[in-house]
Amino acid sequence: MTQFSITVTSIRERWSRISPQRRDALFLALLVLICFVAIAPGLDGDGTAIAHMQLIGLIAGTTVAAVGLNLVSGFAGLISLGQGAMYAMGAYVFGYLSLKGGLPVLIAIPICLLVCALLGVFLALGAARLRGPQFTMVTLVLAVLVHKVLVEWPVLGAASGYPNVLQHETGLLSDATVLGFTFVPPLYGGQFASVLVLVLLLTVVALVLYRNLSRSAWGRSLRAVGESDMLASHLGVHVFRRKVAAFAISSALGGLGGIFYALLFAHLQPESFDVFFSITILLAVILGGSGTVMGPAVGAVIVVWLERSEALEGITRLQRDYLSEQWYLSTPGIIGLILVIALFVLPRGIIGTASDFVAKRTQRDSHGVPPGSLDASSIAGLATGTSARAQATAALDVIGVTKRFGGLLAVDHVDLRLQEGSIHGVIGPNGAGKSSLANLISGAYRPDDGVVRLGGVDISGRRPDQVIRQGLARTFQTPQLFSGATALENVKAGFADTGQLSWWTAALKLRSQYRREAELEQMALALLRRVGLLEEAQVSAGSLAYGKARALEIARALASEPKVLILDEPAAGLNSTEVVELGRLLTELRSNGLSMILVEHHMDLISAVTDEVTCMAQGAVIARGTPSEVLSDSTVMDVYLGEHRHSHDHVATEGGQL
Ligand SMILES: Nc1ncnc2c1ncn2[C@@H]1O[C@H](COP(=O)(O)OP(=O)(O)OP(=O)(O)O)[C@@H](O)[C@H]1O
Repeated sequence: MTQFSITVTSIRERWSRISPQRRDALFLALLVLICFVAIAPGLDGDGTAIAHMQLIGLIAGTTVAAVGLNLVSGFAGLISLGQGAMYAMGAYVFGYLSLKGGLPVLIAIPICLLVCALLGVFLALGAARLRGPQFTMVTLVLAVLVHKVLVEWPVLGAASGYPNVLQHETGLLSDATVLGFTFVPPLYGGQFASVLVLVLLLTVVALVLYRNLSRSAWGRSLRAVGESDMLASHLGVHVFRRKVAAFAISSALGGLGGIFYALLFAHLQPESFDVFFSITILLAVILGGSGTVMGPAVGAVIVVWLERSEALEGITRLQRDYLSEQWYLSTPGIIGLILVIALFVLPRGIIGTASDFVAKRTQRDSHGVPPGSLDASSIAGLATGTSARAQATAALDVIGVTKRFGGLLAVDHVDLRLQEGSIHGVIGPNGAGKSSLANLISGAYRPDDGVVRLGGVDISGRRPDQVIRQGLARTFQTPQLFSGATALENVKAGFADTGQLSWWTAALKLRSQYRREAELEQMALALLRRVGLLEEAQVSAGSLAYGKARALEIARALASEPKVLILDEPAAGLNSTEVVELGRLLTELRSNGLSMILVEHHMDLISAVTDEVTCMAQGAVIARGTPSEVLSDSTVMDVYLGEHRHSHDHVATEGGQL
């Protein structure tokens, strides 16, 4: 077993040493090879071969539809049952435009993709603000509606039987000649393979663009949306726009699958596009690995092959021969059973489980080295000379900010001035309004009253993605990380590219993108080193200890190069050594000019690192001044430490000693 794990590790290490350009070229070569292997048995052109090629085409169509669905359901976390409807749209629009209407294939295809993308935008405008079951229901209604229309709308041919789009045969040969090269000869004219060549060519292009997109900063932004809208917004992502774009691309890919179907089957009937087909596409995503880049493609190959091949008929025959003539599972039943078992055994899908396995092996082998030993010297030592660094200018000005939740005044006309290059502590008992104040500054809440100025610019009421672009980043009371991604990927998500990279730049992945990704990787590693997590760069964030998860969140916040950083209880859950490390990091960041608001219950940390402190109670400011002034203020003692005041000189607080 050890030998095996070392092999896994060394393969992975060798793979990571290959340059990204080479890796992408290898991926492309692998796709082309798979296509050749798939198409080879069909090259003789007889009847059996056509059935084989239709199977390959169907797999290709379901694959592109499934990876498209993965963008929305796997990455953005919106489970859609509407992908079959997009597939049907693609098939019918293409059928009517090209196969029936005679529009050249290479013109009809982009028009179809555009129509499907617009349908996706339309759906997103209505549904993208929904989450969970409500969203899924809307997409289910779409799938049912499209199927109903296909079945019952006479124009589509239901009155006269199914619309067979090849009834009016058109001369595809002349229409599809591009630069003297014929892409699509007549469907049943003996060169059926070249239809498949077009289909596979488009599949390869779609998969390469999709892979580029999902592995880019754009893809990271979509994963952030899947984690939580709030987190994505605080990483600079315009959440709604990003969802709409994801829908458009996903729907176009669904439509492309339908185009393949129309090209290869040349006969459309509504039954092929019922809601169960949508479920099949979703199953392909889940079985292959929802949220993994290539899992859905693997899932699509397996699901379609199982459904269409005769492999399962033997099992049905065996049941009938040896068990019962009446009670046996036919192909759909066996597929259902296999899928249910697979979902229980491999909840992260085939590729998700495999990559978790590889990651675990690699971590076990490459992190035998203990993390750099931490110097747990007294936290009090950090206080030396801190306040001298504070400058006179304000990095952040909060003036009379107020927030009500119904009858509750959570933040009551709060003023706070954060001097440049200083740390301003915000303390107060539970429910005092500290996190609400942080949310008002970062844009998570809109103030009912008051003004927030960042470097002199009024940012009150702006969305978090706008605020972060002005130079304000934050961490959360409970660390918000992408638990399935590595520490390195988490930090990369913090760079401004996450919110700003356009999808087409990401999909095309020109040379500049390779350079930029390499730069981001180096900068992310430098940030990990800074917070003491370099050794954990390839460890998944979900398996990090609490203290390290908090440090990782700080590294990610620093990636946006903020002028002001808000830390919401960064010491909560840390052991004393980790608190010392945190204090050291904060003072180091301050000496580099970063201004910070430190919302904290840990009084030792507050008195050691802050330059000024504001104490809140019941939404209002009750004291402000230097740490020693505020921590010895009698009002503060009363409201914050209450009953302990008279019984102790040194009162134990939640996080430390005062
Ligand atoms: N979104 C919300 N909707 C309704 N009430 C809220 C909301 N956010 C905060 N509150 C309420 O506002 C008050 C202040 O909460 P807040 O979380 O800001 O306090 P806090 O000082 O950060 O407390 P803690 O130290 O426990 O985190 C609480 O009474 C809380 O229940």
